[in-house]
Parts: sequence; structure tokens; C-alpha cells
Amino acid sequence: MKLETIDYQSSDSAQRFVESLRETGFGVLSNHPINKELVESIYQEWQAFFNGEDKHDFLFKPETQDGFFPAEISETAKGHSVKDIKEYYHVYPWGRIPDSLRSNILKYYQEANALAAELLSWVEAHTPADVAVNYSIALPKMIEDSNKTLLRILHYPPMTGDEELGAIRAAAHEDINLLTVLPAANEPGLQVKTKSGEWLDVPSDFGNIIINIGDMLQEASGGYFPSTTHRVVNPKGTDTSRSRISLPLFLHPKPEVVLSERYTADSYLMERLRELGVI
Ligand SMILES: O=C(O)CCC(=O)C(=O)O
Ligand SMILES: [Fe+2]
Repeated sequence: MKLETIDYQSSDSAQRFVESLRETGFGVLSNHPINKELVESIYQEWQAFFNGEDKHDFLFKPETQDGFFPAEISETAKGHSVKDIKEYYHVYPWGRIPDSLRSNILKYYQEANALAAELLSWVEAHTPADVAVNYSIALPKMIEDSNKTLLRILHYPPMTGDEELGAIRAAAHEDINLLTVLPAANEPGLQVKTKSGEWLDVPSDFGNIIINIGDMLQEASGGYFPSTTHRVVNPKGTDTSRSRISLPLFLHPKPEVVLSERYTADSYLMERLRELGVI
């Protein structure tokens, strides 16, 4: 299996993108409308934020989940026992954001959401009728004006050699949400698990956008669109001294949206957050 990079502006991009999602759980787009200079500035200014001490003034609130999550309380992926080697910040437009970082990150939030709505319309248009009949409302409508869509700025610090045995930057997991939109990070490491069980590097050319299916789209499509296992592996050799910054946007429907006969978006999210131990 190979992950192809698809030119967003080509005439058959929608169809090829949805085929790639269906086959691999991932789609990689080049030539897309997200501003690369903006992403680069965000990587630089958030690297400085994570290197500094002010981050401790923005410690996350368990009730609202916005703010800074230090490495000591970082996530343990479902089914794993060792914490990931990462710290991160959760940005919601209604949440706390350091003043000097606010303008660029909210601009990005808005641009990435606009692209995401278009990509969801591609997914909808290329869903077979017998699957689409189960969507309770159109997929782009599910995220319209949602205050649950989460932009996470992740910082994987340089390796020190003192990491817990078996710990990696992000242990194998599936995302909870509908789709995740992720600009290629400033360092490699992201891998996807293929249907036959091998790990494949996701092309990490700066300027690509990577999209993957989350569990909520799998649930809403009755399994037609597979949520795919992925991870971030540790760097080796001289690269161990480098930080990695990444910027996943997790598209979450409005809480009341019906996902399936079993779940609303809210009941699904609460079940998963309880399993993760973060609420
Ligand atoms: O850092 C990355 O490239 C991916 C992060 C990720 O998979 C996640 O936070 O869910
Ligand atoms: Fe993920």
C-alpha cells in the first residue's frame, strides 16, 4: 500500500481523495488553500511558547479542556500503559489563548475549518447512497458553528535519554472525531497502520495537508469509512535533539448531532473521554 499525494486543484481530486480515505483512512493533499507562511509562523511562535515559562499560567481546566496540558499529565493512548512523550495546548475560539498568539492561531482555525467543510462535502458526495442514508444531516452541517472543534498544538520535546521505557511520542491510536486536518509537521515521525498491519510513513513534505478519518465518521458511516490507527515514532541519531511541532484540527460535530442509532456526538465523546481518563 502507498499513500499518494493528491493535487487539491486537479479535476478529479475529490474522487481520488475519498478513495484514498476509504482505502487507507488517510488522504494527503498538495496545492491546497491553507497558507503555508501562516503555518510556519505558528510553528515558530508556539515553539517559543513551549520553551518558555508562561505556559504554566494557562494550565488546562478539566471542565472545559482548554489550555496547556503539561508532559506530566499527558495522554496515555487507549489500551496503553505508558504516557506519550508530548505536551500540548488546546485552542477553542471561546477558550483561553495567550494574547500574542491569538491572531495567527484563530486565523488558522478559521481557514482550516473552511477547508474541512469542503472536504466533508467531498466525502458526502462520494458516499454510496445506501451508506449516506444513515447520515442524520449533511456532514458539513454537522460541524457548522460547532464549539467542540478542537485545534491542538503539540510539542514533542527533544529526546533526553531519560524517557520511560517503551514510551514514544504518540502511541498507536485512533482519533475520536469525524475527520482530522493536519498540516505536515516540521519533523517526520507520523506513521499509519495498513490493512495488512505494517507501519507506513505518512509523506511529511512541508506544505502538504494530511487528513485522516476518526471514529465518529466510522460510526456515522456504519464502518464504510475506517478510522485508522496511527502513531508518532521517536527520532533517531542526530534528529533526537530536535523538537517536533504539529497542529491537528479535530473536527467535532455539535453535541446534539445524531451519529448513529447508538450515539449522539456528545454521548460518544463523553464515553471516550472517560475511557482516556481525562474527565
Ligand atoms: O503529531 C502528529 O503528527 C499527530 C498527532 C496525533 O495523531 C494526535 O494528536 O491525535
Ligand atoms: Fe491522532
